[in-house]
Amino acid sequence: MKIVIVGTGYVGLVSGTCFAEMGVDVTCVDIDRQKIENLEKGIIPIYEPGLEDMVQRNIKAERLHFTTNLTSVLNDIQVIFSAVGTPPDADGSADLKYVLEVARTIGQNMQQYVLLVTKSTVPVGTASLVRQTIQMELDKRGVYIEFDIASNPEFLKEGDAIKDFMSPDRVVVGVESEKAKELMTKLYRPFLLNNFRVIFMDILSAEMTKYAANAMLATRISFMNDMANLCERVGANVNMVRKGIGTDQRIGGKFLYAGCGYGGSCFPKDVKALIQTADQNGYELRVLKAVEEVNAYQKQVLFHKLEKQFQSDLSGKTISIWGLSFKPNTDDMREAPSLVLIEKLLKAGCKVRVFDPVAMPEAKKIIRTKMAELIPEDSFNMYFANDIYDAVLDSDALMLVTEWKEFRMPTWPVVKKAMTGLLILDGRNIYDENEMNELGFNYQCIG
Ligand SMILES: NC(=O)c1ccc[n+]([C@@H]2O[C@H](COP(=O)([O-])OP(=O)(O)OC[C@H]3O[C@@H](n4cnc5c(N)ncnc54)[C@H](O)[C@@H]3O)[C@@H](O)[C@H]2O)c1
Ligand SMILES: O=c1ccn([C@@H]2O[C@H](COP(=O)(O)OP(=O)(O)O[C@H]3O[C@H](CO)[C@@H](O)[C@H](O)[C@H]3O)[C@@H](O)[C@H]2O)c(=O)[nH]1
Repeated sequence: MKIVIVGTGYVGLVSGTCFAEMGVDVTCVDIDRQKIENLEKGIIPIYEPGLEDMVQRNIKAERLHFTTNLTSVLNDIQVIFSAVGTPPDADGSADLKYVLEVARTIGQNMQQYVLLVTKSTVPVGTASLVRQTIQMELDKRGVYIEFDIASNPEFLKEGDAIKDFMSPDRVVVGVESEKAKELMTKLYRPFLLNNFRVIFMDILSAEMTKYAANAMLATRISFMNDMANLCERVGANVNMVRKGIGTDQRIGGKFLYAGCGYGGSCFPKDVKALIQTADQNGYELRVLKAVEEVNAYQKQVLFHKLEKQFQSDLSGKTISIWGLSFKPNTDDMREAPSLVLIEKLLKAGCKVRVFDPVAMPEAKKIIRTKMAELIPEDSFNMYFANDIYDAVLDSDALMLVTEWKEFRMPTWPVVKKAMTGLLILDGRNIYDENEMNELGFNYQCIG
């Protein structure tokens, strides 16, 4: 079977490569010429464990191809996946210009039946816009060509993308014709050996399912962060509370980790977009508004702890940060809690020393652009360190913001010797409080 995937970002590249791994002949299309030229050589634009090897293997097997020209491959296939970006508009709603551009190109150039499957996260009702856009282009051409649309939202997580795509808990597919259902069944059949279900439903419900899933997960995190902040005030331990409630099967143990807030390209954007969808439909999503509010507060919690420790006198203090990406195993810096902290520290007059095992180049680019006015050229207030020990040199406090594996068991005596102060703020609750106290640190975590 041959398919086309339009948009070769996290979702498009992972989906395309995984389908190719299962024997499907896949052509990935992107408008970014540089990206496609690199991919043709097997160089991938993102950090995602295991992906580069798999891309190279499937290029070699001639099952994975790349092009910038959608029209050139349009009439050789029946199924097109659209996995282009849906970034937030100024008001938080999803910008559909890339999604509709793909539909337009298809309508303008298709010569035979196609099934257009939207994999991007799109607001409920988008499929009708996609259908109308294709139909309008066909009408302009004065031709009748049958086509179908479907919704197949993606639930993969960055850093675990291949495993999540190959063995998901479920695949959700919204269809409105038997033919579309048959094509999607055929395409996902090889994956079913990995023991999951394809859940077919109507398109509106499929679109809504994606937002509801992310909203529920974000809600769990904000709920636990709220609980953690209360635990601190009453003397309880949120890790114990997490274990205590997570063993109730109705609650479940996943996504209950308190920390310094959720980031990434999905939760913040999708929670905002769902709130907008509700507003546009005359309904207020009060729970989700609170989820956002709690998360904005939580991204600053480590800073508040620092202020409290130094009686708000932070000017001239050297503060180290371990971990910059929004979560481990990715170089993605979008909405990363580290960015909020760095900006607050620089504004308070601190010297900031940071280290991340993978995200340093991406972080440097963003920090130097977004915070340029806070980092004058002749100042030394922002230092991108070479390793974890270099990062803590002469520092008054260390903040652990992203729980990369290499931060889990540092040689603490070396850290202690390098630091001037003893304050360790653990934003992901990965260290043992007793051990840290025995080592002589002033250790504080979340909740
Ligand atoms: N990143 C994730 O973990 C994740 C997971 C699930 C769902 N999603 C959703 O999937 C969608 C894609 O996300 P992403 O992170 O892969 O985005 P991305 O920004 O990494 O990639 C999108 C790609 O689409 C390309 N593109 C834009 N317009 C195009 C066009 N007309 N023709 C061809 N290519 C075009 C861009 O050049 C870019 O390479 C979004 O809706 C996102 O919300 C993302
Ligand atoms: O218990 C937890 C779990 C996660 N996080 C934070 O939540 C954010 C998002 O983490 P994660 O969900 O693992 O990463 P994403 O790659 O953003 O994946 C989410 O967003 C994707 C895009 O929509 C969806 O496909 C995935 O199912 C959904 O988990 C990160 O900042 C994490 O640190 C917590 O604070 N506590």
